[in-house]
Amino acid sequence: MKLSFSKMHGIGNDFVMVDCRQRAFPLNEEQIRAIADRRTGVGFDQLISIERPRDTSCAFYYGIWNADGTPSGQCGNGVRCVAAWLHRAGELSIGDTVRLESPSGPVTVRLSGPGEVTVDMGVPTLEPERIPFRADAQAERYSIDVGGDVLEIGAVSMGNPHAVMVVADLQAPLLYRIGPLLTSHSRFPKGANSGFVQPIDRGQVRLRVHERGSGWTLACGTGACAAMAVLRLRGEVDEKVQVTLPGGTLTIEWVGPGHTLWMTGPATFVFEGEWLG
Ligand SMILES: N[C@H](CCC[C@H](N)C(=O)O)C(=O)O
Repeated sequence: MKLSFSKMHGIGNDFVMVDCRQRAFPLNEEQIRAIADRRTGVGFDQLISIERPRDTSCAFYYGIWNADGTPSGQCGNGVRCVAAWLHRAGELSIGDTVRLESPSGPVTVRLSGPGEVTVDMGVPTLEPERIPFRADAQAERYSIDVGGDVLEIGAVSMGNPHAVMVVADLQAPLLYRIGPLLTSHSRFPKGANSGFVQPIDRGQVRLRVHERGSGWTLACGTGACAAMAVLRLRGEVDEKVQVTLPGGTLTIEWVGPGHTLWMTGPATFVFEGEWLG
């Protein structure tokens, strides 16, 4: 099959973007996995389709699939790339604000430059998908047994599930073992994106994320939002935070509960291609 696509990335979180404005999404799970292969395919952390909206209050819909072929509800770096892609396709002008429909509902996107996008990511939900919280447990401080270690995590949904652990040293080898275990932990029947965040000061943090369906990535936008929500609820950061991931930095702004959370960062084109698989 021939499939035209754009390769993009948002601070190193890389995407294959597929134009489905005029046709149904053409790929099955096996084909998605084949395109994701970094040796025999194109390689991506997420594949994103751009489609007509189901919700007519939104301009476009975007679908999200991980490298293992599983779907996701939200993708922070991906939605910035959707906005930049729409600009290139002549659908969006610089300075425009537009509502886009994700699998988990609408988000509002502002294109401030050709590769600079701000997104209202909505209100973080502190009761993520099917996490069996005790009634008295606080979502930002939740104890969980991971391979014999009892860890304190925050559990947040940004439209997709996140487990966030606040750490003193982001380089600690233990984190590399915990990441995959937390992602596939039985407390998360649908899996979780596992974030490890090290506060630097009240306006700067460092973050690494082991993603459900894609493994360790260079950046995770919703992971940055989830980390912000947890740290802010714990009173450890101010309203505006620079979140530095291995691939670059995002600005995250959140007043607190009841408010929507804002993310700003770049979106970059890499190449246009044609899949012949
Ligand atoms: N990298 C994405 C998140 C992908 C989430 C996906 N791995 C999931 O299964 O939820 C981001 O920038 O937000």
